[in-house]
Amino acid sequence: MRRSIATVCLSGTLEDKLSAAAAAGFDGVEIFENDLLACPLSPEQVAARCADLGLAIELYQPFRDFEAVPAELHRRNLRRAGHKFALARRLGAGTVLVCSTVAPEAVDDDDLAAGQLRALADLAAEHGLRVAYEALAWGRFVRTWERSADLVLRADHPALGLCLDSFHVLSRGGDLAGLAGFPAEKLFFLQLADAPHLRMDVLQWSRHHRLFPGQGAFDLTGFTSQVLAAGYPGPLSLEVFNDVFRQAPPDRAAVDAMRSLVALEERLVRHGPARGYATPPPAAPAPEGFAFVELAADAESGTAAARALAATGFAHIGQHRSKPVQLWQQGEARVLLNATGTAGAAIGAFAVETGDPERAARRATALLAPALPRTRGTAEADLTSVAAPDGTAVFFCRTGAPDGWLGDFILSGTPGPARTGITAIDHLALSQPFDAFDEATLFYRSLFGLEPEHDAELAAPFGLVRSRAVTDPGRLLRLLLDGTLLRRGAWAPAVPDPQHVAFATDDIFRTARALRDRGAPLLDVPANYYDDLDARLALDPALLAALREHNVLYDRDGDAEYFHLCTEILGSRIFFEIVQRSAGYTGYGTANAPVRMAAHRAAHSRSGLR
Ligand SMILES: O=C(O)c1ccc(O)c(O)c1
Ligand SMILES: [Mg+2]
Repeated sequence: MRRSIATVCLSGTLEDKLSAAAAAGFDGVEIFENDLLACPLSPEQVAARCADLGLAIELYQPFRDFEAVPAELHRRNLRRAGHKFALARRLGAGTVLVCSTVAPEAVDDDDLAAGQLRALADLAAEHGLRVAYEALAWGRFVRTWERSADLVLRADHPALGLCLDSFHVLSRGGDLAGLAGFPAEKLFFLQLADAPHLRMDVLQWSRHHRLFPGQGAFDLTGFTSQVLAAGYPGPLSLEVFNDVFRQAPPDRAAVDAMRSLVALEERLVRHGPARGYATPPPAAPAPEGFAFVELAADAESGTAAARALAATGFAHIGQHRSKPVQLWQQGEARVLLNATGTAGAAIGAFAVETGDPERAARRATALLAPALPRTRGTAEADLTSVAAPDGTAVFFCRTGAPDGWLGDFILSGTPGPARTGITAIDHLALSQPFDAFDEATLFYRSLFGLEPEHDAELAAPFGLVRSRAVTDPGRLLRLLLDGTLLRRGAWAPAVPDPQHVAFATDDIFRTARALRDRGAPLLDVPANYYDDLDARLALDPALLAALREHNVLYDRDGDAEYFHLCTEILGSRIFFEIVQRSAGYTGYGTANAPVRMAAHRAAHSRSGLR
């Protein structure tokens, strides 16, 4: 399949957009009228630039407000169309997109609309062009693909066909069940966009919140496979209007866009008979958990983190052969403490355990994950690492392998028995920069075959926060992504967007007691929180007293329970969480996050650190 992107998806001038699309590997573009109008190049020069870059101009768009108007206006519309058709020819675009009208002069008359569309198609044919007619979800009379298809059939002109746009169909809860009988030769164009479920005006939703496939809630796989099954032969073209992407660096957004198409095509191949797709990426090996998490810390935060690891019952069992990196372990939880971090402490890297790390790395490359230079990684074993959108390095590992990453460490001890009952890393919470949230969802989802769940929005002390987990079906790799709903203001919290590493225990109170005995810097939770728990959940008084005593946060989902407690912030940006899941609890206690954030703020103020 040819892969195309509308210039409206990307930031910059038309030249910037074309270069970015070509660099990301697109075969073609839809040129948006505004981008051309603002461009100093002539249409012929744009065509030449595209040819140099290996980009076909698949579509010129949009032509608006054409059909179903009084005769005098129709004549003026045809004149306007003639100008645009001449322009499309100079560009070498074979197809011009026409949106269903929103004009106040238009009337609800299908015969009139079809007749005028036929006249438009005649004019297009004179220019050697085709017209693709698209139902806008907010069109004056034509809002569904079925009605646009009906007009195309009524007009009955070989130069007039349909443009299907997943957003307009799926935002209205529509489906393509009726597409099967539609003549394939009239399927002119396919535009793809995903979106989150939102309850808002559909035009605003479309103009601000579209996403690349795999980043939102729509079933793009089902939608696209129906269009292909109906015989559509053209390109898969992304058309995403999104406030964040439109101000992101265009090269990066174009890579994000291409990743979405590669991942979509992979799902299409698995969904049905393959037709003309590029070879899909190697399948994702099932994640088996975290091989390690690496904290990058400066001297002060590193000391705080090392002290906290010791107090949490971790044993310092190894030292990297050539780098200032310590290996700490308890149970199957392995933490690397890397003293080369520049400021504060943060999750610098994590490693995903799989049975086939080489395949995982090849998959990441096929999905355009940027490879990191070897020297940035800690390991000397030949580990590939790639950069996640937030800058975190992601490694692919097999801990048990004889030539694996553990061989890079001089071991001075064994982890011994789990001193405080910690068994493994339960999850990592990676706070996302505002601009990286949707990109990160797709990145982690596509690389490891994860699915998003537990989307939440929280009223947190320093602003609204969104939170989303991505996890594999076996729930062995859990990542919690959180970020602000608006770009952060200048009133900054003492602790900006902390990340955390969550360790699993089978006995939260045993672990809590052991941590207290060892002097771990545990976070105090306000009494108000427990009073509210009592009011809401009528917990057994002994349980409530134990939660209160040990500053354990609590969540319940049916019979499933979640117990979690936190350390204070270690240095500047990171804290540890200890969690116990019972009866198959799958969440993250997200509702408790605002209480925890305020408690971190209070602890920070008390400790006199900024
Ligand atoms: O928002 C719009 O106006 C608009 C224009 C062209 C399209 O293809 C589309 O889906 C929306
Ligand atoms: Mg569209």
